[in-house]
Amino acid sequence: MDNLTLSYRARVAGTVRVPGSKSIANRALLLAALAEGTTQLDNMLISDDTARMREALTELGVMITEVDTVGAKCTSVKNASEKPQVENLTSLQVTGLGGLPAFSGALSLFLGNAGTAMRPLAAVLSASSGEFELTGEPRMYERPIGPLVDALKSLGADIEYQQTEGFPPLLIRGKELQGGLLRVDGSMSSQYVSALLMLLPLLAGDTRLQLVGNVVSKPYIDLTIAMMRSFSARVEQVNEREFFIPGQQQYKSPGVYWIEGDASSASYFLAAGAIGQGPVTVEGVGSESLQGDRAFADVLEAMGAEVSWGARSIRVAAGKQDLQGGVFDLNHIPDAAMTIATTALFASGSTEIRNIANWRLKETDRLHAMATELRKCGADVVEGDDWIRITPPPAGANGLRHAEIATYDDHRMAMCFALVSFAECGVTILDPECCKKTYPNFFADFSDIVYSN
Ligand SMILES: O=C(O)C1=C[C@@H](OP(=O)(O)O)[C@@H](O)[C@H](O)C1
Ligand SMILES: C=C(OP(=O)(O)O)C(=O)O
Repeated sequence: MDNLTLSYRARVAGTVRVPGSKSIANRALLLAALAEGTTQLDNMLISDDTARMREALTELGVMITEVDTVGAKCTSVKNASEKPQVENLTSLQVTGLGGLPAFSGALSLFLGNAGTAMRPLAAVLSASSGEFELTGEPRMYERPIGPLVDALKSLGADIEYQQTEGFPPLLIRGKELQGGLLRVDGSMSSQYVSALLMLLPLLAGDTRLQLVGNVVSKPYIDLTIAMMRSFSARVEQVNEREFFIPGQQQYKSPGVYWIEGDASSASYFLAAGAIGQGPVTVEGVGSESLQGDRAFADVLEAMGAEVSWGARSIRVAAGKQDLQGGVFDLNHIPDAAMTIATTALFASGSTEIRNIANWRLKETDRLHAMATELRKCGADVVEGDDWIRITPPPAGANGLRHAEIATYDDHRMAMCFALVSFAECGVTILDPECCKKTYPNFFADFSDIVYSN
């Protein structure tokens, strides 16, 4: 489908269960592959990013099969009485390697534009046996990986840039790495830190990992640590900038691992509840979520929406007054922050989103793309180096105009502009299928909830 026109919807109310988290799914696949024992991953996300990780692991000799989960139990959820009732659950069974991959010969792995596959696999394969070429889509070759490669090289890794210094594609000649004192610059992406953390327990020696620079997207590091612990690894956080990771560990399968609903995917529906009266309830993510993007709901609340929390659900409705703009530092929720940019079209006054420099390093230059497309809708937008300020037209959402939104092969550009359909002008999304990176069924789910008054 080349484009999709979403016509005006005045109101929305209903319930949606969001698919599994991309960040959790790709970590769980990798940890299960490295672990001793077989892991059943319940509520698996089926999307481009998880397909890339799954294919790569399969090529590396990991056995991954779909399992029949009729009657599957959500055993990894803490409170069994709140066990989610899930239909169409996809579960995978991963037979762990019980350590790092040992591959004889050379392998080329295509990782698309999945940062959560490229960065962790670059780390893990540097310490595995075999020769690995890591390739991807053209945009992946513009997304920096230098700080991670520098850190790995400081441990003795043999990694070559095949095209441009500091960027994929990479040629990795795997070799045994010892650990030691390791520094990594986390100012462009937290994924470098997460990638190293997941590798380090498997090295022969202990490692002291120090973070340098203004580390971005910190909740994703907490997520990594929580998940490593679920797979029985020991990680000590010495202070905000230092971790101690003992070597010679082994990940162990937790048996069944439940993949939470995706909190970034939840943001589109929660914002819809705030703009289109609501209430909208999102199931699959709640106060017990491991994902930092659950804090998106706090931003909606600060803008005036009514938010109520369950352990694994969030409900949002419009507040008594209109949504208000404001100034928000959203470094901790870079993905869901994009949804605030389009929510801003429905708020009074200006909304300024700060500390989002790394928007420029993701699926596209998101600061530039966002500013360009919001202007097409009639907003007044100022784009700074690491911030964006959005002011709706003087007549508010009534002053917005219909636009054909270019999506830049960026799933989140497509999904967050769906909210413009709460303005009378409606909206046309070009190449809506790019949402398959993390949420192939997004527009069908969005229409369902929009109709379910
Ligand atoms: O670790 C993760 O799962 C992610 C970390 C974030 O990236 P950065 O750390 O590069 O901001 C986020 O934007 C990405 O979608 C997923
Ligand atoms: C930045 C994102 O993806 P990636 O994991 O490829 O970095 C994203 O999903 O918004």
